[in-house]
Amino acid sequence: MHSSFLRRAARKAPLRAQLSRSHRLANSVESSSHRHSVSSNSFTTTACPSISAANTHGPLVPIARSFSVSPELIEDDENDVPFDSSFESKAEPVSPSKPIRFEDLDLHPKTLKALRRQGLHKTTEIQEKTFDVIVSGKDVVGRARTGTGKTLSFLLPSLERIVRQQAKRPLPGIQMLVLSPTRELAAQIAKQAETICEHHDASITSQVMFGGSSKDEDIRRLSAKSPTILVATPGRLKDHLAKTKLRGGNPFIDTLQNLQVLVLDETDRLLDMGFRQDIQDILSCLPRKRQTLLFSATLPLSVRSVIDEATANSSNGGYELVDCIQDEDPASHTNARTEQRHVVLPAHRFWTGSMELLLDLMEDKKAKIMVFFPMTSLVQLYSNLFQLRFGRRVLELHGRMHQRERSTISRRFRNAAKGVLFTSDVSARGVDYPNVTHVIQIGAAGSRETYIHRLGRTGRAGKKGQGLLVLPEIEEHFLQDLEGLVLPLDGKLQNQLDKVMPSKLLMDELGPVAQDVRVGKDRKLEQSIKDAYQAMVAYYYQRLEDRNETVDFVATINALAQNMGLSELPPIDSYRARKIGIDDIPGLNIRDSWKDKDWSSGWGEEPGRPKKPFGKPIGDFEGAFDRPSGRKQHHERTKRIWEASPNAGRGRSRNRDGGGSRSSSRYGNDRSQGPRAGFRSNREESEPQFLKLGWKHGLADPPKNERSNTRRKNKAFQRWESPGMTPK
Ligand SMILES: Nc1ncnc2c1ncn2[C@@H]1O[C@H](COP(=O)(O)OP(=O)(O)OP(=O)(O)O)[C@@H](O)[C@H]1O
Repeated sequence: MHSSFLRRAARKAPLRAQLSRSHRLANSVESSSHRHSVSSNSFTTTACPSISAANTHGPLVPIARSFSVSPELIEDDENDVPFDSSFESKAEPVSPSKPIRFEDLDLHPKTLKALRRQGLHKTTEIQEKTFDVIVSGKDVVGRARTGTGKTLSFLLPSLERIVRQQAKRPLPGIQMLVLSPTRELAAQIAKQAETICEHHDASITSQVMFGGSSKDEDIRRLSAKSPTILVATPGRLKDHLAKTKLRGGNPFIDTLQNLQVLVLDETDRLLDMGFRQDIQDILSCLPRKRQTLLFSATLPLSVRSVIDEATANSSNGGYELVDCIQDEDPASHTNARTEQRHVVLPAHRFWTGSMELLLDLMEDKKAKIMVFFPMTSLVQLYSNLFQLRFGRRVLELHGRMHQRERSTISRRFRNAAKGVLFTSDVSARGVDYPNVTHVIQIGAAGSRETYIHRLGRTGRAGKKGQGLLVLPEIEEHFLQDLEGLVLPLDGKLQNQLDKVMPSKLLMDELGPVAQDVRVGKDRKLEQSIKDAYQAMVAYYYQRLEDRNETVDFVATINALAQNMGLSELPPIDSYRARKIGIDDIPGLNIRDSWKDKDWSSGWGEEPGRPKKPFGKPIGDFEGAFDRPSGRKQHHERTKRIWEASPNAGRGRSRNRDGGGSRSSSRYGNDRSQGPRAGFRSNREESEPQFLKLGWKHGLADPPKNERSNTRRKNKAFQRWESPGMTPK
């Protein structure tokens, strides 16, 4: 049961209702008719020519070090590179279809000039296929592989439409609104918009706004002049729509009443449960007579049916589907020039194996590597370890960092010719770091789509790339989700990782670290290990339960504590373990935390710790299922998700008192529509919600000391980059 959320948005109009008294255009917009009218069967389809699916790669060279970079991928200049300058004429045609010259498109000379200055001369397939349709004003759903220029494919024709409209009859206010699921992507799209507008006169401008940046600054800029193109993340835009009044007292919402084009970039992400409500609310504030453009590299069936329902009854002839990917040819879903491989790590080798592999890769000083981890606490743990203990140059980027620092790190990695970025799924979609040579995924991605988007950070704009999926044995089943992709086992690397003993390189690095942790000399790392351990127990339990897998995941996670020198398994409070449903799982250190405390003082403090007034104990699973203030909200949301879920009524029965029933849920594989999908409320990352409640799990901001720790590490990276400095 897919809700026709766009229609409902129009009916419900919650934000508009909130603002109706102050909004002078409300009535006229409310009364205008919905423009979509055609059902899915009547879509016009512009099929793109078939893309070669053949695996063009030669025999695989299988050890980590042989995961080397071809010289053409490396740029010499490590200094600041202006955005996109790396593409110039070096970029090979992105698609096998015949590219046409931008000059042959009906583009404004000033836009052409900007393209030439960026070194862009010919269209990619998606750009060529969408240009005329978008200029004609039709709604378009566009799908093309990652890194094939979808951003320009909606920016160029939309700008052209706007420029023509302004020449005929100038309209005040925002003409084009682009929504993006992540901050970095929003900034990147805005930068690209700015670049192609730079030679137009001053009346054509762009602005970006996203969470974590100053709202006052947004308002100051909006008040000074309404931008022609506004790029925003849904949360920040919704905030402004609900509350913001510009200088002179005009509500911000008024500036959108002449909107001509709405773009949902990464459509499937924006339409999944984590964002759906925000998008619904935003749509209810926009004029219905507008053009809507939906773009992504992945459009799972569930999302397509949402779009179909939403566009039923359109009066605009429905939308045109421009599809550069063939469903029947799964290999066309990823970049043909990106070589993909996988290895499976045995339980006892997950940690040492993944560390060994990363250390080995970092020996290649020319590589530009992105490493994805399934959760933020692992990004932090591996960054701590590699940066502070192994002395490797690593950048760290995830949702628990301050926005300013996120932007700095993102800029640094964009401009670097080589380097390593450890990141969570905040970097999985859309972000365009030039010349990334390797994408390493440690652990399974949340879905097939996320795998494809992560992989798509390499092999962009016609370049080559390499992808390696490092799966713990307990997640081997994820390969079924990737069926059809050319993803062979890397035999030689697998042999190396199958060895019982870690490599000498790792032993030399890890030995002293484990010793320090054992004798309590590195408390920070110890805490980081405990955080990661506890987060992973919850993560794997939930993930495997969702898939109805009865794999023993405990040995894999316990190996972390063992390998890293902890003297005992990190304790998990029994109350919380019961809430999560892991209290009956053997092999975990489930403890009644109240028994560990020293009650003699009456405050229940741990022995040797400073006495503090007794409060609710803060444990590692704090908030996972039992935050008092969030509990009601949680139940209501679960109920809502249930009702909206196609699987409602089937399955999930957690026995909260007697522990979870691991075999009880049957959600199917499509997490974007199942009940768990709704748990992705920290919208930028696709980690499940149970990891996000409480700061440790990503919902709230981290405490200050955690932030400064990240800042310190990234500063250290900066120092190392300065000439004359060498890592300790
Ligand atoms: N016609 C072109 N010729 C050469 N390079 C291009 C062209 N169009 C875009 N590019 C470059 O290709 C890179 C990838 O473009 P873009 O980020 O728009 O890809 P995308 O398809 O949106 O990828 P994703 O699905 O990951 O978001 C950008 O750096 C962009 O400048």
